[in-house]
Amino acid sequence: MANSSAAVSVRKPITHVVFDMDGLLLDTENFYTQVQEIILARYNRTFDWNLKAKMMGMKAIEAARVFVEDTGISDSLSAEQFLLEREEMLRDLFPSSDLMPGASRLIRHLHAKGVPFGLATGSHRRHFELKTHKHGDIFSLMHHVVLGDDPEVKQGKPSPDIFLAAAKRFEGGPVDSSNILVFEDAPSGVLAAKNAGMSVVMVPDPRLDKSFHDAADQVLNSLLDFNPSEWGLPPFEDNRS
Ligand SMILES: O=P(O)(O)OC[C@H](O)CO
Ligand SMILES: [Mg+2]
Repeated sequence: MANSSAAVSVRKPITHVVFDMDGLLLDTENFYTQVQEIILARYNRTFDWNLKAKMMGMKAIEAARVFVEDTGISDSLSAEQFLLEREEMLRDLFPSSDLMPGASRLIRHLHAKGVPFGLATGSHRRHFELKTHKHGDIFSLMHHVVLGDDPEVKQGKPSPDIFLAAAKRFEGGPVDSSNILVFEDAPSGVLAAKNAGMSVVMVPDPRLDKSFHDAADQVLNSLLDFNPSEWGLPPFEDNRS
């Protein structure tokens, strides 16, 4: 059950961290929303947060299938056609992706303290490169990156595949899941991390229905509110928390 503070007494110590990317480190979820609203408007339909909650965090083709099925447009637009239609718009938007508040501070802090961390994103390689174009300084600090089109990721989130692959690739891995803390924004991502046996801090968009918070171990409004000490990680040395 989600809590504003972590019940550290029953937890194994956190030694490793895995970050989600879209909507957690990078403010890219709004780009997807914008483009999907434009496409649905052509079919006189509107995009809503129930559908958004299902799609976010998934691999592109899996999210595309949900999109055309749930909106009832699959007879007019296949999942593959939908991906082609949105691609040009996304390609123009992704290079302007900004970091979410607190992302740089937390990553630089963990790096400075020698806490190993990696990335597990449903994004495929081409989109990853476009989105992180401006942020090489931050993403180069990741010990490793597992992408949605990685051969080991047979199924996207909420399958645990991507987080189990991330656990394997740390130095001396696999790291025991109970020692890994995941940061996620999406319902499917939180479930994937729990399915992998990991602890999860969720930083959801405020428009997401609060019922999705329940699966996370901790829910924060912003990465700026994260208190490493609650998880046995080295504390920040600035005054922000
Ligand atoms: O949230 P991520 O980083 O797993 O990305 C997944 C999709 O590409 C966007 O929802
Ligand atoms: Mg995400």
